[in-house]
Amino acid sequence: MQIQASADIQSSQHIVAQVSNLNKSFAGKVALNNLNLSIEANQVVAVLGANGAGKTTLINILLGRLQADDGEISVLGQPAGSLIAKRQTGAMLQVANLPETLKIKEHIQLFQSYYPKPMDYQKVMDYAGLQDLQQRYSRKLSGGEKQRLLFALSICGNPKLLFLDEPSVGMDVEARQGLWQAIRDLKNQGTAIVLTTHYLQEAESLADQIVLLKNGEIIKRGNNDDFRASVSHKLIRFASKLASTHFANLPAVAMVSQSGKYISLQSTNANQTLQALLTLAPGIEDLTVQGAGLEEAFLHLNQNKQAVNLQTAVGA
Ligand SMILES: Nc1ncnc2c1ncn2[C@@H]1O[C@H](COP(=O)(O)OP(=O)(O)OP(=O)(O)O)[C@@H](O)[C@H]1O
Repeated sequence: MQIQASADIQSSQHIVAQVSNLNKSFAGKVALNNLNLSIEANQVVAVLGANGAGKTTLINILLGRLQADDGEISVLGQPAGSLIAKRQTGAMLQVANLPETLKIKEHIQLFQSYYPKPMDYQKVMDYAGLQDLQQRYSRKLSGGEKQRLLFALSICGNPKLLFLDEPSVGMDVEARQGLWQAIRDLKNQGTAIVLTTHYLQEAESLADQIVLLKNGEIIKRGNNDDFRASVSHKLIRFASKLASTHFANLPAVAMVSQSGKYISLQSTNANQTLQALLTLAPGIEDLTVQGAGLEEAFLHLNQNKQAVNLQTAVGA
């Protein structure tokens, strides 16, 4: 994601929304600190971060639901929250109350009526996987079905800019795959999508650009490969009858964790670790070695407490 100066933004066809030098505090506690971000058409931007990092605050400011303390904000060339911006924006938020007396079909048709150029009804149904539930009252929906309805409502207006705040929470595997396909299709048709998720495989699978927030600041931005490259560790996994503590002192092992009979070692030098491992425990099974993924990069960059705890526990 490129930070661009104002003159560039005016001339760019691709910038859909942008914030510059954005600050927001709540009662003196900083939620966003001098944030700069451009959101482009045909892209999924994943905004990641631990609880309280500032993701929802950023989305709420871009939607005009919250006032920034200072900074410049442009959404579709308009102030955030303006009618013109709202008509071209869709949002699926974590907190949403729906009238329970309406059927799914009625919800969709009502939302379509709010927009000048709504998305075709059948297309909304297909994207959200709601064909079989059109006559169902929203009060009778399961958690995952309600998520699908909220997704449907977020795309009713044919948005140029779509915010998805943890969209797949509660969805089963099939519904999640359907959601991911819909997100890819919308992106390919030009929609700019801002996605927040704690499910890193979702970001890994969908995002063109990833922005990692910590304490309201962007501590890293780039694509999947950029994030993976920030961790030089390799992951060594195997099954063993020995407890994880036996492996903590192998050379180049930075972290050890255990799940049932499976042990995972993060190694800064896989060759060294493997040689010592095979000498120490020749009876290990199901050995795999792989590069670090987005999850390891996230933990590494965030100095995640869980990772520190694991390391401490094993080293103790
Ligand atoms: N209305 C509010 N009043 C006071 N503090 C707030 C308010 N909204 C957010 N905060 C604080 O601002 C910081 C950022 O919160 P935010 O909800 O943006 O984080 P988040 O990254 O979305 O977290 P999560 O992953 O838990 O949803 C947190 O410290 C939070 O406690």
